[in-house]
Amino acid sequence: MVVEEYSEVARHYRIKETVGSGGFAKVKRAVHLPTGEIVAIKIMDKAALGSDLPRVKTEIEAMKNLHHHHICRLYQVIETSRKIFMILEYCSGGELFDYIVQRDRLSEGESRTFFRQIVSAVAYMHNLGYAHRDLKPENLLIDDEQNLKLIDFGLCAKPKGGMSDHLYTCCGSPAYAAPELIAGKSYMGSEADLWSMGVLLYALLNGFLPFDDDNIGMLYRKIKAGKYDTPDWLSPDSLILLKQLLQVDPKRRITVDKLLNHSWITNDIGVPVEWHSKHQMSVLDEDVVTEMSVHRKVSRETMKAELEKWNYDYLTAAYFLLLKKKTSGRPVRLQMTL
Ligand SMILES: [NH3+]CCCOc1cc(-c2cn[nH]c2)ccc1C(=O)Nc1ccccc1
Repeated sequence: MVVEEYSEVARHYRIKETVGSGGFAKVKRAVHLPTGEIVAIKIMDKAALGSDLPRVKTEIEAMKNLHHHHICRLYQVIETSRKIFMILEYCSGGELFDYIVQRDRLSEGESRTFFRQIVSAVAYMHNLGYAHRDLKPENLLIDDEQNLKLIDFGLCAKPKGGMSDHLYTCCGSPAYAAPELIAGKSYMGSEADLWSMGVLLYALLNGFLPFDDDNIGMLYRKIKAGKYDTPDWLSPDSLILLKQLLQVDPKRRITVDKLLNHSWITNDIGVPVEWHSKHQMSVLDEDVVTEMSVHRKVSRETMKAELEKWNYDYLTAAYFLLLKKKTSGRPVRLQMTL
């Protein structure tokens, strides 16, 4: 029964058009009825997921721990007998991939603005012990303030023994995959991410990939050789940074901490990349707690205790979306339907 499947979702959201799909998921735009805020809902059919189900669990657990202004925020998870719904932050500007294609390539200045945001998100992840492992322009969305938001944490890894632990599963998209990863050797997720960031920076500055071939064997050979074209519009500083990122030997590759105040990164801007999250998670916002406790006719203490469970249920969603309204300067008000 479709109604049963969607009842929990339909109670709080009005689902609109599809905004994207990838592999085993369809993503739709939706309205969160109690606040009127726009969200994205990633819908997955458990049966169709098959062996990909662990990837979804990985993504959900990772996103519950990753709170950063350049990482797409998870608001709520709804699981029914047949489906999993992830309620996510909406990014009206679409994929960075399409943004580059529409412009052929970006100027060094615009590439720097975007790349600094990617460095901020990756530095945050690496400092929390996570590696993304599938960094590419298709997984970077643009919000209505031209901010990048990283998505798709289905392949991210948090090695048990911390970031020094080696990973073995070969994954991610071939054109962005590091040489050590496609060589089948054990590799460090963080080092593989830095290689992918090199491919990403190259794509921003040139509008095409450093290593490309229709034949996967040829592609792998090009990646392992680590040789790429250097069009004449690339500045000497850009060439230096690309060389430090696209180092075939992972031990010689630059680390994200060294990137934070790299001369190319700070050029024209003057300040290093700030990677700490702007999202405050430990202290609940008093105005939002007030609105929710009044609306639910419970005491503030009761509402605070409920919210501090971070169940990623409709209360967590209402809290995050009211907070988003407040930071965007809109009234912190709930409609009657909560
Ligand atoms: N390449 C992105 C296609 C659209 O996918 C998304 C869009 C949004 C989005 C759109 N607006 N705001 C957020 C949020 C999440 C995803 C996503 O995780 N897609 C996906 C990743 C891996 C496998 C299958 C699907």
